[in-house]
Amino acid sequence: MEITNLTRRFGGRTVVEDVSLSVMPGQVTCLLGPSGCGKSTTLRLIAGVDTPDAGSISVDGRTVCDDTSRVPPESRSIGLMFQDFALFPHLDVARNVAFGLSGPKAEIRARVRAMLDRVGMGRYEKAFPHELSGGEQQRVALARALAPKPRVMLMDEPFSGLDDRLRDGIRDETLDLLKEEGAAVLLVTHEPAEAMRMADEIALMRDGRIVQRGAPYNIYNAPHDLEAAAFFSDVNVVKGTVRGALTETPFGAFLAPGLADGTEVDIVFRPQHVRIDFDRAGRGPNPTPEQGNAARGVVTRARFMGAESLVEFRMDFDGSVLKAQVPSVFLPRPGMPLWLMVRRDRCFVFPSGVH
Ligand SMILES: Nc1ncnc2c1ncn2[C@@H]1O[C@H](COP(=O)(O)OP(=O)(O)OP(=O)(O)O)[C@@H](O)[C@H]1O
Repeated sequence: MEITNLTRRFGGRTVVEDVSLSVMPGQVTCLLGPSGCGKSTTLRLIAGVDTPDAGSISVDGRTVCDDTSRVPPESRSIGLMFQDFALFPHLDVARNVAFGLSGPKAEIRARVRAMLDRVGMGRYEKAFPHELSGGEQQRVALARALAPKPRVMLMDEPFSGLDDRLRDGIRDETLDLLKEEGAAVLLVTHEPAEAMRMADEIALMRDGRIVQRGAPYNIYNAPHDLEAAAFFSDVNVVKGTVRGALTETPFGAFLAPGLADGTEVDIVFRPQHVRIDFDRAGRGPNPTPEQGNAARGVVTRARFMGAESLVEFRMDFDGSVLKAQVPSVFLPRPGMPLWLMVRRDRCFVFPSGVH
């Protein structure tokens, strides 16, 4: 599926702006972003239940929507699985799955049976939706969406109604089935963990625009800006000023290539990339090339989180608060002075206040 420069305005407000995306067969792309950024509107435009002000959409090389033509939703070869796109309550499971299918009766019956077996719901053909659990209903909804062999599958927060333990299993099963069927999948979510688990590619959306696209690993490890970094985890920010393409901080100097002298920058790093070390009569560990200088802070809070501890420090150098996520064998007491070092290859330098 190919989307080019899709734009949608409501009143004077642009809700989707110049969105371009392509999704290949067997690939899952996650449209990820905070509530209200325009994800669902984008999906509705692709599905054909809303019309863009500009832009085009094509499926399998066939234009289904542009300035001059518009194929109706049911002829776009697009499957839908929306959070509020419930099963038909008055139809049993088999009829729900058969709903979008046409052709000889025997073929429809065989396809329904194959899809239900595939999602582990073969025994529930005659059951009605209200007799099923949330997870079971979700499986039937997936079978129904995939039964007509859509070339594209659109999913809007499809797992949000399920409890945590059930969700992980159903996500994995769904992913396996989607890959097997070879549909191009566009999945909307506001949860970074879900996007990282499901996506081959993440398109990060903000204020109607796609701000960054890439594999989950790349988006997480090379975010476009502070906001993109902070969307995936807590982050620490240390302020600095550029002098000669470098910025000096209590953690050592950081490269700031391409930034003019005097530019204010944020040095950004995640709590899991902070190392802590003991205070030895007011002295810390020696600097290393990998971790730079150590800076001293005093523990203000420490929480045991199972495998890790989350420790907050008030830093001696400016009184700011930094967070470290460390193995839970460390659970320091508040008031304890400790030294912090930062994995330099996991730090990002961004001009302050620029998006
Ligand atoms: N038909 C409409 N008329 C006017 N404004 C609309 C319409 N549909 C959506 N909007 C507005 O467009 C913005 C984006 O909505 P959208 O549902 O696409 O966001 P979203 O990223 O999917 O959010 P969420 O994750 O909360 O569903 C919102 O501010 C919403 O109020």
